[in-house]
Amino acid sequence: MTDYAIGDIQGCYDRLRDVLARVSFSPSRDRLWVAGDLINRGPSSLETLRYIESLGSSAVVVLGNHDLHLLAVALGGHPPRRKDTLADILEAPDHDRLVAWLRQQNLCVRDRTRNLVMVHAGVPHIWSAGQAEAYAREVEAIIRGDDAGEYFTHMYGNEPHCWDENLRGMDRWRVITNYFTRMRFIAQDGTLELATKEAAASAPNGYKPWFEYSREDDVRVVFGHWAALEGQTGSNQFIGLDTGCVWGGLLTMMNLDTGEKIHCDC
Ligand SMILES: Nc1ncnc2c1ncn2[C@@H]1O[C@H](COP(=O)(O)OP(=O)(O)OP(=O)(O)OP(=O)(O)OC[C@H]2O[C@@H](n3cnc4c(N)ncnc43)[C@H](O)[C@@H]2O)[C@@H](O)[C@H]1O
Repeated sequence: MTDYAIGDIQGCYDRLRDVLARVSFSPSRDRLWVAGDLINRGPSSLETLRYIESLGSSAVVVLGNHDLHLLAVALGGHPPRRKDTLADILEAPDHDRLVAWLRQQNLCVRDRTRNLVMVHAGVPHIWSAGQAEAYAREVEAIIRGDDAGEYFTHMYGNEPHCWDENLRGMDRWRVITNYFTRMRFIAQDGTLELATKEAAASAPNGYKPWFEYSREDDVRVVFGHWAALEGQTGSNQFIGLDTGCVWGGLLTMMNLDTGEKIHCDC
C-alpha cells in the first residue's frame, strides 16, 4: 500500500486522473490524502467530488476554505459567489449525499506513526499537534451536528484575529476555522493577517508565513491553500502541496513515505 498526498485539486478532475495514472493509483491498494479545496474555480467540481467520495476509506480528506464555502451555500444560505463553479454540484441529483459526505470530513488529520498532520492552510506555531487535533475536533463536531446551519451562517469573517483559549461559541469556532483553512501570514503572538495572498516575501510588517516560526514539536505539516508559494517553504518539516493547478500551474502529489513528488502540468 502506498499513501499519496495531493494539493488543491479545485475541480481539475482530468488533471487529478492524469497524476493518479502516473503512479497507477489503485484504491484497492493505495490511499489518497487530499489537503483540502477539492472543488471550486476549476471546471469539474462535481466529477472531482464524486470520484473522491467513491474512494471510500481509500481517501483521507481535510476540508479547505472552498469546501467550507460549498457547505455554507448548501447549509447556511450563503449566496454563491461570482467566480464559483459549484452550480453542477448544487444542481446534482446526488447533491444531498455529497454534502453529507463532505460534512463528515476533518479539518486536521494526524498520523502518529509518520509524525505528521495534514491540514488545508496550516498549524499555527502557538498550538501543539495535540492542541490542533483537539481544536479541530470541536469544529468538526459542529459541522456534523444540528447547529451546522447556524455555524455556516456566521462562519465568514476575519475576527477574532487571534487565538485565546477563553473564546467561546462562534468566535472560537471561526478563529479555529481560519487557522486551519485560511491562514498564510501570522504574527509571533498568533495574530492572523488574512488579506495578503501573494508569495512569502510579501509579508506585511510584523508578520511572517506561519511555517517560518519554530515549533516546540517536530511534527511535519502537509498542507495546501497557498498557491503563490509554488510548494516552497524552505523546510522539510512543512510540505506545501498547492502548486496552483487551477491557476495554470501544476498539480502536485507526494508519496508520504519516500517524499517523491509527482507533478502534472495544468
Ligand atoms: N471564514 C471565511 N471567511 C471568508 N471566506 C471564507 C471563509 N471560509 C471559507 N471562505 C471561502 O474561501 C473561498 C476563497 O476565498 P477568496 O479570498 O475569494 O479566494 P482566494 O484567496 O483566492 O483563496 P484560494 O483558496 O483560492 O487561494 P489561492 O492561494 O489558490 O489563490 C490566492 C491568489 O493567489 C494568486 N496566485 C496563484 N498562483 C500564484 C503564483 N504562482 N504567484 C502569485 N500569485 C498566485 C491567485 O491569482 C489568487 O488571486 C471563498 O469561496 C470564500 O467563500
